[in-house]
Amino acid sequence: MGNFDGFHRGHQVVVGEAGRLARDMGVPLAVVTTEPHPRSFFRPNDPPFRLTPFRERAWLLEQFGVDLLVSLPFDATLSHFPPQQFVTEILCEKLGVLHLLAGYDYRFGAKRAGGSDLLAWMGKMEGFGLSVVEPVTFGIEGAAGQIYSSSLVRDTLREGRARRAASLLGHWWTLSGHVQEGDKRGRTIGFPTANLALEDVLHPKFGVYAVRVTVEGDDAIYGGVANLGCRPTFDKQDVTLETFLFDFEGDLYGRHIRVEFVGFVRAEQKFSGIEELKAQIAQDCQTARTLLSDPENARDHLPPPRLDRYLADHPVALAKPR
Ligand SMILES: Cc1cc2nc3c(=O)[nH]c(=O)nc-3n(C[C@H](O)[C@H](O)[C@H](O)COP(=O)(O)O)c2cc1C
Ligand SMILES: Nc1ncnc2c1ncn2[C@@H]1O[C@H](COP(=O)(O)OP(=O)(O)O)[C@@H](O)[C@H]1O
Repeated sequence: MGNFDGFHRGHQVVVGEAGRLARDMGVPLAVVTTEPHPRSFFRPNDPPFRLTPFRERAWLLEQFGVDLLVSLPFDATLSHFPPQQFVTEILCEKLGVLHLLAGYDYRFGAKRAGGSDLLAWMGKMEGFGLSVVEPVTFGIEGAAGQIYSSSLVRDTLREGRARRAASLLGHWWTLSGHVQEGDKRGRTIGFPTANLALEDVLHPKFGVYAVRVTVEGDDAIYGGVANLGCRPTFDKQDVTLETFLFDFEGDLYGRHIRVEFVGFVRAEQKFSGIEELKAQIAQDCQTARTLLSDPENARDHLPPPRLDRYLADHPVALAKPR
């Protein structure tokens, strides 16, 4: 159970352990989550914070061996569910749960009143088992560990640090969606761009990124360069992701694409004219190609962050006792 936003290494440990248990017990592995995220329900006017669009999250969970994704509509009714009723009616009666896994900080039910103590107690009454997964940290023996969390990934992306976000997640941070029509200007400047709207998704630092792109129904992974922002040169306001795919020709309108953020190239700028923008995009392509040619960046699975680098940026973490 949980929201698994971003599906970082902590979540992966929970799902991995749940998978082993499910196999031992010979039962399916299900993930119970809610849509929208409760925070969007309670604070609809907050800026978007979601790390993973629904379809991307479903895809990631499938990669990690999840058999069933149970997505409960989070509405006024569910928000008022007392935790005991949630367990009895939804987990036991509707889903027939045999064993539950929850992260150490998992809270649920009205006013977030339920936690692992309640789950353990209800498990004894209703006859299901419970495993609580301790925080997963990266660190070195004898020093303070840093806990993997979605908030840490968000902060990292707001700083534009795509590679660092990927090392926290274990995979590249990815935006996906169906390609939309834009102003048809890209092709006239020699860089057609497949456009995705950023609906209800965290806005990372605006700027240009080196990306890897996959297109539904096509096995290739294309390198590319993408501008994420509101295109101040053209006095636009809406935030979009516009991706130029290297070594690709074809029609992408309406196709579902996944764009993986590999590295930050530069911040978004307002240019004085098209020629200046064109010259800069040509340079961006060079930078992105160089970044993408690094074998470290050709991986699908990323190694965990190096704590020494983390501590260099966050010296206060050094002082914390274990
Ligand atoms: C690599 C790249 C970098 C870009 N950088 C900027 C930028 O810094 N500022 C800006 O206003 N537009 C920038 N653009 C342009 C827009 O993102 C967009 O591609 C252009 O307005 C064409 O829009 P269209 O797809 O709607 O035709 C960049 C485009 C690319 C491909
Ligand atoms: N290498 C490529 N990278 C991105 N899009 C391409 C490429 N080659 C062809 N296209 C097509 O061109 C479209 C983008 O062209 P563009 O002139 O920017 O139009 P729009 O403003 O509608 O996005 C894409 O949606 C896709 O269908």
